[in-house]
Amino acid sequence: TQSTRPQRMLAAVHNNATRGDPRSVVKAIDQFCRQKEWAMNIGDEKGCILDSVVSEVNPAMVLELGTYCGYSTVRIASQLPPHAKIITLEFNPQNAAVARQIIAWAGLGEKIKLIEGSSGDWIPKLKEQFGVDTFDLVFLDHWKDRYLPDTKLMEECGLLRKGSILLADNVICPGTPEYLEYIRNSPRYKSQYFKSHLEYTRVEDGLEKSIFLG
Ligand SMILES: O=c1[nH]cnc2c(O)cc(-c3ccc(F)cc3)cc12
Ligand SMILES: [Mg+2]
Repeated sequence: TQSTRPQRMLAAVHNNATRGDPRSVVKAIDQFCRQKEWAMNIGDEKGCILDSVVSEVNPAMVLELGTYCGYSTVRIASQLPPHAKIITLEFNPQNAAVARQIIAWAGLGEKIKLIEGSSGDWIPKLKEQFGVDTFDLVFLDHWKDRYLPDTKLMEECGLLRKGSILLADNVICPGTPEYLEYIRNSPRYKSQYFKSHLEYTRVEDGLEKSIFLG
C-alpha cells in the first residue's frame, strides 16, 4: 500500500538522523524537504527565528498548536531548560503517529506531551487535565482560521499571563488576516513582525511575535 509523505519523512529521519540527536533530526527533515518532497514544517529559515525567540523567552511551559510531524516540536524542546515542558496539539491522527516516532527518535519524549484532538476542544481542558497554570510561550502553527478564536479562548481560559509570548507562523502565506488585524490593534498585545520566507521556497512569509500585556 502507498506510503504517505509524513511516513516517508519518518523513514528519512530513521535513515539519516542519529537517535538521541535532535539537531540531526531537524537536519534530516530539512534535507528531505529540500531534496525530495516539500512539506509544511516551519523549516530552517523561519526555524532560526523560532530558535531565537525560544532562547530569549527561556520558557518553562510551552504550548504548540499544530504538531504536524514534530519538526518544530523537536526544535523547541531541544532548547528548553531542564524540567521545562511543551504540550503540542495535533488534530490529524496519522500526523500524530509519525510525530510521536520522530519525537522518540530525537530522544525528547520526556519534555513533550503530544495530545491528539482539536485545539478548540482541548484548550479549555488543559488546566484541569494537565495541571497547567499559564504558558510562557505559545507557538501557533495549526490552521489559519483557528489562530484568532484559539487566542481568544486562551485569554478566556486564563492560560496567558502578563508577558506571555505568542509566536504565529504563516501570517503572510497562507495568511491569517483576521488574527493579524486583532493582535496588531488590541491594546492587550504588543506585536512585532519577522519577515522571512515560506519554508523551502522564496515566497514571502513571516512570523508575528506578540507579548500579552495582561
Ligand atoms: O496548514 C498549515 N498549517 C501550518 N503551517 C503551514 C505552513 O507552514 C504552510 C502551509 C502551506 C503554505 C503554502 C502552500 F501552498 C500550502 C501549504 C500550510 C500550513
Ligand atoms: Mg506553518
